Amino acid sequence: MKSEKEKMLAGELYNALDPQLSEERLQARLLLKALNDAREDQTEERTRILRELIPNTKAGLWLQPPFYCDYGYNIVTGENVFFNFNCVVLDVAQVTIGSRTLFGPNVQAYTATHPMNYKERATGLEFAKPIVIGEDVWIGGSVVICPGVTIGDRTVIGAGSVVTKDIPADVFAAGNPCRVIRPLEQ
Ligand SMILES: CC(=O)SCCNC(=O)CCNC(=O)[C@H](O)C(C)(C)COP(=O)(O)OP(=O)(O)OC[C@H]1O[C@@H](n2cnc3c(N)ncnc32)[C@H](O)[C@@H]1OP(=O)(O)O
Repeated sequence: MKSEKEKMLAGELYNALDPQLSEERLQARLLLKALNDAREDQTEERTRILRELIPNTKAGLWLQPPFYCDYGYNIVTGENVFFNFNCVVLDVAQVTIGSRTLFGPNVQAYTATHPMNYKERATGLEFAKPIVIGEDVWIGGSVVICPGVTIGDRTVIGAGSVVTKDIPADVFAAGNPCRVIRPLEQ
């Protein structure tokens, strides 16, 4: 029989109150508290906590605290990814981020979702869909990225957008819902 964690990672309905998952979220929250409380000049301490919290990352991941996520290990980044202040990544499913991608302040990436039917929702079971963000992407401030979305390489997402569907590579897209505004010459 599958564990609740296996179901969660497979995108199936799962129970988030499962003891193993609850413990993993607790450990992540303790690391986040330490990260967010570290002083600006405690660079080595921040780097150490960040490596423990987000182990699946290449060199140069940096973020301006505060930062929030559910598990940390479901965030997979290339090199030199940057998050500005106050970003939230609900990494219930995997969130893949390509090298040199930049996040403005208050960006929120949600893999977590609930059944639309209220009776199913009332069971407490939920599920998640992965998010994929390409290389050299710039996500403007206060963008919300919805579950299951893919954003292509080198694309720019305008500030305040709500990205509900996939956005291709090499475009400027913006708005709620986020739509392609124009191609970008590279
Ligand atoms: C990593 C960091 O920390 S970043 C720091 C935070 N900074 C930001 O978040 C800034 C984000 N910047 C933006 O959102 C800017 O709008 C940009 C840079 C993406 C685009 O700027 P421009 O190239 O000047 O946009 P451009 O003039 O081509 O706009 C084209 C159309 O898109 C619209 N548009 C531009 N940005 C947005 C937006 N965020 N939301 C909705 N529509 C937008 C414009 O109003 C324009 O519409 P129109 O043709 O009807 O007049």
